[in-house]
Amino acid sequence: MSPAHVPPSGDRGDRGNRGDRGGRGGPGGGGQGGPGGHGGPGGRGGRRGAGGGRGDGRGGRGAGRADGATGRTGPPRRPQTSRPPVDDPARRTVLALLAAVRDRGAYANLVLPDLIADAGLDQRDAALATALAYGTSRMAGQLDAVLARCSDRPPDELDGPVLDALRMGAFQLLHTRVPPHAALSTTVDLVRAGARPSAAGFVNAVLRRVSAHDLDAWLDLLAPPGTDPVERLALRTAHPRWIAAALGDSLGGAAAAELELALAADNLSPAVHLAARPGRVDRDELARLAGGTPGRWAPTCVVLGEGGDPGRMAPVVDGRAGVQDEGSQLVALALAAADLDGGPDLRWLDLAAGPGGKSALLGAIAAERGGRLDAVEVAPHRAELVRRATAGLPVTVHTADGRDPGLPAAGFDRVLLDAPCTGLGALRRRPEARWRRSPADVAPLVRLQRELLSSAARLVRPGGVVAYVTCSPHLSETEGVVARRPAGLELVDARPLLPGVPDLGEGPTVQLWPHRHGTDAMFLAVLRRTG
Ligand SMILES: C[S@@+](CC[C@H](N)C(=O)[O-])C[C@H]1O[C@@H](n2cnc3c(N)ncnc32)[C@H](O)[C@@H]1O
Repeated sequence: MSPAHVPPSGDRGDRGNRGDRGGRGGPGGGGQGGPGGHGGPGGRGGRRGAGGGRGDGRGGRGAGRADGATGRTGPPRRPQTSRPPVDDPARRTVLALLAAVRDRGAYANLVLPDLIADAGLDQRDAALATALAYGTSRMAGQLDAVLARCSDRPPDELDGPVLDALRMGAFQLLHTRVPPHAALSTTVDLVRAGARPSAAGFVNAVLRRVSAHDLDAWLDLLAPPGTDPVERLALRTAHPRWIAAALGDSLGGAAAAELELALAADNLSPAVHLAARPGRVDRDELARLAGGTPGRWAPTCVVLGEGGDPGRMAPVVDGRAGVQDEGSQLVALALAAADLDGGPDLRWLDLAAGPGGKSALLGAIAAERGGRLDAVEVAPHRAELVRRATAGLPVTVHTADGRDPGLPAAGFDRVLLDAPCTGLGALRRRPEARWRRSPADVAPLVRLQRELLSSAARLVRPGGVVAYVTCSPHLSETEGVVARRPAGLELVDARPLLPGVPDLGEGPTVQLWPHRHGTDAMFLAVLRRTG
């Protein structure tokens, strides 16, 4: 059993909502089919009693000593097989997860459930592993800033497994109530028993330095009063500065306190939301079946309580409902509710559909109205997820580039463009994502968004509507794209299309926020073709 079990940050594990914007393709709408989940947390046998070691600082060389313990090279002093396994399956699982994220570009929320299952963790250890894995991944940049002050080697020059162990140890020291001696000794023992045993002394020495201050003291040291306020907030909430600045810009110069709330919301795991598909299950019936409660805003939304695996719930398995953030439901419902300027209302289009959460919701509504939906997705495996998510609905899936999908010009009454984007509005779902993205990602995505919007403008008929949606509040991807929209698209006030939802700003576009609405930070612009 782990020596201390104190989940730090309200993580409740990954019970869903990965489906809408990434997930493995379960019944809730699938996802990106990220890297496979078998990194191997190490052997299951060979347990040797509780605690797993002394962690008493033995062998601790100076933190700055540039010997084999710290460097990228240098063979282990003893063969790895001579080390007894450490009985700490939760933390071994965390290290396996961090290695998979670092080495293979894995998504933590997709890989961790398999690692937990492979390790055979009981509920308590699974909760500990989830809290440490997600917390360490989210806080990585902040932890690195502290570690850099405790070692003469910059974090990015350390061996990957050594850095993983240091981050996991530092996270426990600074963000949890795990007793410092346990945080330190468990980490050092795992290093000693792992692929870099010679690094154990170095890790011990660095973590001892980390433990010299609590988090607030470190933050004051790293960003003393007088430091640029965005920089301070970014460090305090563990975000790259450019992301903190982008969210601040989108909040329109709101008070720093609101930016702090927005950033802090990225560090909390979201509640799981289900979408009741109209015509298939009533929202109250779904709430009863799932043991949830009605959502706050969307008439289709059910919020799940703690416990349970939504992917195994009968209404999700049989397609009556899907796992889908309430914000995603709201923007899809807004498109369905927008007024057309005359003409028919039977041919709907989703121009960037994978993994299919919104296609399924729109397909169900179109079916109720006697219409149908075409869904376009460029990535074949994601197109397959759309087919699965929309099975039984009047939806035709096309594996094609939305910029030129080979569909009739002016052939659609309603078009959804839920554009590929940086995903800065869904950082709470992807613990490591904020550290993977870079400002250089924005311009190519904006180019693609504009090209897709031009295509949407060609495909919608005069009098028809386009919903331009992103799961990013970055102004270049939202207002910037809308401001340079193709001629012939007029902006419609989107706010009345989200009845009852407060704090939607000045319009005509809508920006949702986790800290205001409890949804992902979805952006919506509704555009009508005029001629
Ligand atoms: C934000 S996701 C859509 C999420 C989806 N609406 C849902 O609710 O499940 C954007 C999708 O666009 C796809 N995509 C990227 N470039 C595309 C293109 N040129 N044409 C069509 N789809 C594209 C991506 O593969 C991704 O699946």
